[in-house]
Amino acid sequence: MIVDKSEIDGVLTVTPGIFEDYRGYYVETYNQHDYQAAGIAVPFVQDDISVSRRGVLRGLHGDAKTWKLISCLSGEIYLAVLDCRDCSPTKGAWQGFTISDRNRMQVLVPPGVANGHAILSERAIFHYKQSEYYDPGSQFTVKWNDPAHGIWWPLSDPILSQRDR
Ligand SMILES: Cc1cn([C@H]2C[C@H](O)[C@@H](COP(=O)(O)OP(=O)(O)O[C@H]3O[C@H](C)C(=O)[C@H](O)[C@H]3O)O2)c(=O)[nH]c1=O
Repeated sequence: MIVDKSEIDGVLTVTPGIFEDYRGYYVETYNQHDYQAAGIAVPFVQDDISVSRRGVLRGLHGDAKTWKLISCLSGEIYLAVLDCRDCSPTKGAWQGFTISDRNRMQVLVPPGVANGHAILSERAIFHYKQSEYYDPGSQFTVKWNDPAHGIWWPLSDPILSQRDR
Protein backbone atom coordinates (compact mmCIF):
# COMPACT_ATOMS: atom_id res chain seq x y z
CA MET A 1 0.00 0.00 0.00
CA ILE A 2 1.51 3.35 -1.05
CA VAL A 3 0.22 6.57 0.53
CA ASP A 4 1.26 9.90 -1.01
CA LYS A 5 0.53 13.52 -0.30
CA SER A 6 -1.08 15.63 -3.02
CA GLU A 7 -0.94 19.33 -3.87
CA ILE A 8 -3.92 19.92 -1.57
CA ASP A 9 -3.30 19.93 2.19
CA GLY A 10 -4.75 16.75 3.75
CA VAL A 11 -5.73 15.13 0.42
CA LEU A 12 -3.87 11.83 0.11
CA THR A 13 -3.65 9.24 -2.62
CA VAL A 14 -3.63 5.58 -1.61
CA THR A 15 -2.59 2.80 -3.95
CA PRO A 16 -3.38 -0.62 -2.44
CA GLY A 17 -1.43 -3.72 -3.36
CA ILE A 18 -2.67 -5.48 -6.52
CA PHE A 19 -2.17 -9.26 -6.47
CA GLU A 20 -2.38 -10.52 -10.03
CA ASP A 21 -2.38 -14.10 -11.20
CA TYR A 22 -3.54 -16.06 -14.23
CA ARG A 23 -7.21 -15.71 -13.08
CA GLY A 24 -7.15 -11.90 -12.76
CA TYR A 25 -6.25 -9.86 -9.67
CA TYR A 26 -7.13 -9.33 -6.00
CA VAL A 27 -7.11 -6.03 -4.07
CA GLU A 28 -7.77 -5.25 -0.41
CA THR A 29 -9.70 -2.00 -0.94
CA TYR A 30 -9.74 -1.12 2.77
CA ASN A 31 -8.17 -2.51 5.95
CA GLN A 32 -8.70 -0.53 9.16
CA HIS A 33 -5.43 -1.65 10.76
CA ASP A 34 -3.24 -0.91 7.76
CA TYR A 35 -4.93 2.40 6.94
CA GLN A 36 -4.62 3.54 10.58
CA ALA A 37 -0.95 2.57 10.54
CA ALA A 38 -0.59 4.75 7.41
CA GLY A 39 -2.16 7.69 9.27
CA ILE A 40 -5.71 7.30 7.92
CA ALA A 41 -7.67 6.81 11.17
CA VAL A 42 -11.00 8.07 9.83
CA PRO A 43 -14.02 6.24 11.35
CA PHE A 44 -15.99 5.45 8.17
CA VAL A 45 -19.69 4.71 8.72
CA GLN A 46 -21.18 4.53 5.24
CA ASP A 47 -20.23 3.16 1.82
CA ASP A 48 -21.73 4.50 -1.39
CA ILE A 49 -21.57 3.84 -5.09
CA SER A 50 -22.86 5.80 -8.01
CA VAL A 51 -22.91 4.27 -11.49
CA SER A 52 -22.69 6.66 -14.43
CA ARG A 53 -22.26 6.57 -18.19
CA ARG A 54 -19.65 8.32 -20.31
CA GLY A 55 -19.98 12.12 -20.21
CA VAL A 56 -21.69 12.36 -16.82
CA LEU A 57 -20.20 14.83 -14.35
CA ARG A 58 -21.30 14.70 -10.70
CA GLY A 59 -20.37 17.51 -8.33
CA LEU A 60 -18.57 19.35 -7.10
CA HIS A 61 -20.04 18.63 -3.67
CA GLY A 62 -18.69 18.89 -0.15
CA ASP A 63 -19.54 19.60 3.47
CA ALA A 64 -17.78 20.72 6.64
CA LYS A 65 -17.76 17.35 8.42
CA THR A 66 -17.34 14.41 6.06
CA TRP A 67 -14.15 12.57 5.14
CA LYS A 68 -14.39 10.50 1.94
CA LEU A 69 -12.16 7.70 0.65
CA ILE A 70 -12.93 7.68 -3.06
CA SER A 71 -12.17 4.93 -5.55
CA CYS A 72 -13.26 3.70 -8.95
CA LEU A 73 -14.57 0.15 -8.80
CA SER A 74 -15.02 -0.19 -12.56
CA GLY A 75 -14.14 1.92 -15.57
CA GLU A 76 -12.19 5.20 -15.62
CA ILE A 77 -12.97 8.46 -13.82
CA TYR A 78 -11.47 11.95 -13.75
CA LEU A 79 -11.79 13.24 -10.17
CA ALA A 80 -11.32 16.91 -9.28
CA VAL A 81 -10.98 18.20 -5.72
CA LEU A 82 -11.18 21.87 -4.69
CA ASP A 83 -10.00 23.22 -1.34
CA CYS A 84 -12.90 25.30 0.05
CA ARG A 85 -11.49 25.64 3.58
CA ASP A 86 -10.92 29.22 4.75
CA CYS A 87 -8.06 28.28 7.06
CA SER A 88 -6.23 25.93 4.69
CA PRO A 89 -2.73 26.72 3.32
CA THR A 90 -4.04 25.49 -0.05
CA LYS A 91 -7.36 27.38 0.06
CA GLY A 92 -8.75 27.81 -3.46
CA ALA A 93 -6.40 25.24 -4.99
CA TRP A 94 -7.71 22.32 -7.08
CA GLN A 95 -6.15 19.11 -8.35
CA GLY A 96 -7.29 16.45 -10.82
CA PHE A 97 -6.71 12.68 -10.62
CA THR A 98 -7.46 9.85 -13.02
CA ILE A 99 -8.66 6.84 -11.05
CA SER A 100 -9.61 3.55 -12.64
CA ASP A 101 -10.06 -0.18 -12.23
CA ARG A 102 -6.51 -0.49 -13.55
CA ASN A 103 -4.53 1.89 -11.31
CA ARG A 104 -6.88 1.23 -8.34
CA MET A 105 -5.87 4.62 -6.94
CA GLN A 106 -7.94 5.92 -4.01
CA VAL A 107 -8.17 9.57 -2.94
CA LEU A 108 -8.78 10.64 0.67
CA VAL A 109 -10.79 13.89 0.73
CA PRO A 110 -11.02 15.83 4.04
CA PRO A 111 -14.04 17.84 5.19
CA GLY A 112 -14.28 21.23 3.47
CA VAL A 113 -12.73 19.95 0.25
CA ALA A 114 -15.25 19.62 -2.58
CA ASN A 115 -15.10 16.73 -5.04
CA GLY A 116 -16.55 16.17 -8.46
CA HIS A 117 -15.97 13.52 -11.10
CA ALA A 118 -16.43 12.97 -14.81
CA ILE A 119 -16.82 9.59 -16.48
CA LEU A 120 -14.18 8.74 -19.06
CA SER A 121 -15.21 5.15 -19.87
CA GLU A 122 -18.46 3.83 -21.34
CA ARG A 123 -19.65 3.23 -17.79
CA ALA A 124 -17.98 3.64 -14.39
CA ILE A 125 -18.69 2.80 -10.77
CA PHE A 126 -17.70 5.59 -8.37
CA HIS A 127 -17.28 4.31 -4.80
CA TYR A 128 -16.56 6.10 -1.57
CA LYS A 129 -16.46 5.41 2.15
CA GLN A 130 -17.69 8.36 4.21
CA SER A 131 -17.23 9.30 7.86
CA GLU A 132 -20.70 10.85 8.40
CA TYR A 133 -24.20 9.62 7.57
CA TYR A 134 -25.90 11.20 4.57
CA ASP A 135 -27.13 14.72 5.38
CA PRO A 136 -28.11 16.53 2.16
CA GLY A 137 -28.85 19.75 4.02
CA SER A 138 -25.22 20.07 5.10
CA GLN A 139 -23.74 19.84 1.59
CA PHE A 140 -22.48 22.70 -0.52
CA THR A 141 -22.20 22.68 -4.30
CA VAL A 142 -19.56 24.32 -6.52
CA LYS A 143 -20.33 24.81 -10.22
CA TRP A 144 -18.00 22.56 -12.23
CA ASN A 145 -16.93 25.30 -14.68
CA ASP A 146 -17.00 28.34 -12.38
CA PRO A 147 -14.27 30.59 -13.87
CA ALA A 148 -13.34 31.66 -10.33
CA HIS A 149 -11.75 28.23 -9.80
CA GLY A 150 -10.49 27.41 -13.32
CA ILE A 151 -10.78 23.66 -12.84
CA TRP A 152 -9.69 21.72 -15.94
CA TRP A 153 -12.02 18.95 -17.13
CA PRO A 154 -11.52 16.36 -19.91
CA LEU A 155 -14.95 17.20 -21.32
CA SER A 156 -16.79 20.37 -22.25
CA ASP A 157 -20.48 19.51 -22.41
CA PRO A 158 -21.17 17.16 -19.48
CA ILE A 159 -24.41 15.46 -18.50
CA LEU A 160 -25.38 17.16 -15.23
CA SER A 161 -28.08 16.90 -12.58
CA GLN A 162 -30.41 19.86 -12.10
CA ARG A 163 -28.53 20.71 -8.92
CA ASP A 164 -25.12 20.65 -10.60
CA ARG A 165 -26.38 22.69 -13.56
C1 LIG B 1 -25.08 11.13 -1.38
C2 LIG B 1 -26.27 10.25 -1.14
C3 LIG B 1 -27.36 10.26 -1.97
N1 LIG B 1 -28.42 9.46 -1.71
C4 LIG B 1 -29.57 9.49 -2.62
C5 LIG B 1 -30.25 10.85 -2.67
C6 LIG B 1 -30.70 11.02 -4.08
O1 LIG B 1 -32.03 10.57 -4.24
C7 LIG B 1 -29.79 10.10 -4.88
C8 LIG B 1 -28.78 10.87 -5.69
O2 LIG B 1 -28.15 11.79 -4.83
P1 LIG B 1 -27.29 12.96 -5.45
O3 LIG B 1 -28.01 13.53 -6.63
O4 LIG B 1 -26.84 13.88 -4.33
O5 LIG B 1 -26.01 12.15 -5.97
P2 LIG B 1 -24.72 12.81 -6.66
O6 LIG B 1 -25.10 13.99 -7.50
O7 LIG B 1 -23.99 11.69 -7.28
O8 LIG B 1 -23.88 13.39 -5.43
C9 LIG B 1 -23.20 12.52 -4.59
O9 LIG B 1 -22.00 12.15 -5.21
C10 LIG B 1 -21.05 13.21 -5.19
C11 LIG B 1 -19.90 12.97 -6.12
C12 LIG B 1 -20.64 13.35 -3.81
O10 LIG B 1 -19.48 13.19 -3.39
C13 LIG B 1 -21.72 13.72 -2.91
O11 LIG B 1 -21.37 13.24 -1.61
C14 LIG B 1 -23.06 13.18 -3.23
O12 LIG B 1 -23.92 14.26 -3.14
O13 LIG B 1 -29.10 9.27 -3.94
C15 LIG B 1 -28.46 8.62 -0.62
O14 LIG B 1 -29.45 7.88 -0.40
N2 LIG B 1 -27.38 8.60 0.24
C16 LIG B 1 -26.28 9.38 0.02
O15 LIG B 1 -25.32 9.33 0.82
